[in-house]
Amino acid sequence: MTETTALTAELERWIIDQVRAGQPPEAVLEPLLASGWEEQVAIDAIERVTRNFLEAHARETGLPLPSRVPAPIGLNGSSAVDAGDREVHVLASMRHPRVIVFGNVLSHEECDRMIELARSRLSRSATVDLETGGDIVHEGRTSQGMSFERGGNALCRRIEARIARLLDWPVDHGEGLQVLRYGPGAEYKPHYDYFDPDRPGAAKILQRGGQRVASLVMYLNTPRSGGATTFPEVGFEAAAVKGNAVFFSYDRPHPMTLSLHGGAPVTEGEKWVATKWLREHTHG
Ligand SMILES: O=C(O)CCC(=O)C(=O)O
Ligand SMILES: [Fe+2]
Repeated sequence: MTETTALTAELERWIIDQVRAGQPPEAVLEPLLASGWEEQVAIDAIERVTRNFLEAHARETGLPLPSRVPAPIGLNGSSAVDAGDREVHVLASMRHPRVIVFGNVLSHEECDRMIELARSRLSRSATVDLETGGDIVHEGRTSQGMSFERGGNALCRRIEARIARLLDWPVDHGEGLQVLRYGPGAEYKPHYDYFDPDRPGAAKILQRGGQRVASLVMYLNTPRSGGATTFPEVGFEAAAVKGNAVFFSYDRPHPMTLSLHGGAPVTEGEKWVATKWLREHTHG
């Protein structure tokens, strides 16, 4: 028994080969279980080998090291997730980039109320200026927006608690909700949500909560036409449907995450979203 369940150099190489070939975790785990490994011991061994390999690879290639990210569901699991006060549906899921489309995240009443609370406080959307760490108006972003303080009102608190449960990521690791309104023709050109660590203003932003590691874009209405959230590098788009949300994570601030995404132009009607960004650490 001890012989079959030892983590030999040969077994380590085999695990790494599987990971490099893009095998799903189950395909790596199964043969270990079949040869007598206890499940948790095998999972820990695979995780350790994979992490060591990725870290060594990152160091050699000068890539940023991967961070832990919210991982709300596995692949081919249940189509429903218990988010505490609500059952959220899993509608679609992609491994790389890691994208999950959720249904039933917000009730229609919550969507309407969110819009109502945000409407009078909108201004032309700004983006974080990585030169200075302040805010700037960006031409690729023709929406209007506003941000709530985290926990700033009862509705935000309720939604934030639900998101924390859904994503298994602490409330205090999240930024306040940001609401955007796109009128006809408005869009948000493809961009990354993480902060480019090489830009001069980044250090100041990263001091408070570390990197962004995931985003949850919740649709507060259904535009009559257009307004999908697109991932142009992989030709994927999530339709904007009231109450649904698209989640995506990026384990390092690097294009290799394929997390480039945008809000496609609204071709008819308007589009409202609320975005939650998740940080590595406490965003105090
Ligand atoms: O409006 C969308 O679909 C995307 C919004 C977005 O990318 C963001 O808020 O960072
Ligand atoms: Fe974004």
